[in-house]
Amino acid sequence: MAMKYISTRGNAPELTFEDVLLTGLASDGGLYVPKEVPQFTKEEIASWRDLSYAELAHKVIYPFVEGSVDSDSLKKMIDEVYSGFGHKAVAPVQQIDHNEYVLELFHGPTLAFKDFALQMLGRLLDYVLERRHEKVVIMGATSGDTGSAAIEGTKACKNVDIFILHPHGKVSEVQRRQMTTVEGDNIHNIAIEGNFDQAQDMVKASFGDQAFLRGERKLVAVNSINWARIMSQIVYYFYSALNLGAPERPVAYSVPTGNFGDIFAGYMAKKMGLPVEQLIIATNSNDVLHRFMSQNQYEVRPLKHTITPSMDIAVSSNFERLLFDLYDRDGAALADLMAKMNAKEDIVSLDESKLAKARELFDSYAVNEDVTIETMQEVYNETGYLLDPHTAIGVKAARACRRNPRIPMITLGTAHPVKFEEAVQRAGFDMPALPHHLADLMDRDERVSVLPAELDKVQAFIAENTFK
Ligand SMILES: Cc1ncc(COP(=O)(O)O)c(C=O)c1O
Ligand SMILES: N[C@@H](CCOP(=O)(O)O)C(=O)O
Repeated sequence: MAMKYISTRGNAPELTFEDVLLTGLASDGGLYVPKEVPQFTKEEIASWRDLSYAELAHKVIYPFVEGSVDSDSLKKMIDEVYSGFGHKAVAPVQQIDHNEYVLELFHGPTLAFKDFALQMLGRLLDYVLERRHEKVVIMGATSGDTGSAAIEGTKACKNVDIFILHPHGKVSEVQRRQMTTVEGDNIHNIAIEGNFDQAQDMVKASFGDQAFLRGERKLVAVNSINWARIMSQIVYYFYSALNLGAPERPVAYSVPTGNFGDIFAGYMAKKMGLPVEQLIIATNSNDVLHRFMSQNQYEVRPLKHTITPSMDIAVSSNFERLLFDLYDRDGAALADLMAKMNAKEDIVSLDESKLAKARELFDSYAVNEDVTIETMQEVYNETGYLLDPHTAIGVKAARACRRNPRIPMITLGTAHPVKFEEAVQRAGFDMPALPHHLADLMDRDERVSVLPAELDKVQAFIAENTFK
């Protein structure tokens, strides 16, 4: 049966996967979610224990794309994507203590978890756009990792021009170079004189009004507002849980969180039947979600620039998808709530019963820079294993919030430390070597345009380069 998608704000057309892939934000400003969540029984999940990552990915992803992508084509894409990862297990689990693990999600081409979904997204776009004889414009905002993974995932797509906005001077040098050194006339890097939230706001505003593309091109999202991102990220929860004894044994996850996409994928895995007992929202000092979960006060504060730049996000887009469920999928009620939250003027609180529902599964914890560094040092001294600073935030939060030490606690290892020189050096370690395919990254030529954080200027740049 073809999967249908609905908007969290209840006032946009229902779409198929193919249209959701190409739509980004819903026309009512909401985010698309599956109308019905695919469910797997315990027996079904147990029967997947010996599957390879690619085989498992097919089981988990197919229900979401059914009706838009045929099973054999999906298999081909999945095989191609995950055979290109630098570890045969694709997402290996590394033990760091008794019942405590790091799920390594950095063996893809750009060394962060984004590759899992963005490599797939590039193939899915090619498949759909070839069939429709359409060209699109991709517009994405990055705090460092989405940008390079999106460029790497779509650079070979024939029908795509890609524009990535990153905050000027606020991503690491490796992250910047991973974006700005990729060759291709269809690749455009924009360094905006502002922060990630301004970039994300410009992307969202552009989905709302695409007149700058003169009705000739559709705008496509590579950020996790695009359901295709979340869908592929669900797989590694199943993979790691099965590796550690699920479905007979429950599991818990700690997730370094910014835009709430990765942890939302874990929440989806639970809804689909995986026995996830606890999900920890681990944040840096940009801790709006931690303050909200612990005090029931949603208040957006000015963004802080930290040694975990990828998590320097004040407004977490995907939190809306969780709120939609907490509001029993009442789109109109959610639209009212989002209007208040997005006004960023007052502190917004939820009805305590709704927050209590979230707290049954979620805990939260915020980690400052000093503690991030200490955790990198602590884990290295205990095990000889060097964490990237984002993952260190996850490990610290896991250790602080764990509910049941008998349940395996898995922290998502969201990036490789080689991307974050400042943190690695502050922690007193030598930089690891860049992998072979990036060995000359620091010598490659860069291409980037610096623009003010002004929507009309950014849109004019995109139009000029799309229609030149
Ligand atoms: C290394 C790293 N860790 C954690 C996150 C946060 O993930 P999410 O935005 O899905 O919450 C990001 C960016 O998204 C990231 O790049
Ligand atoms: N941390 C991200 C920010 C964008 O998040 P996304 O998952 O919604 O793309 C980044 O590194 O760019």
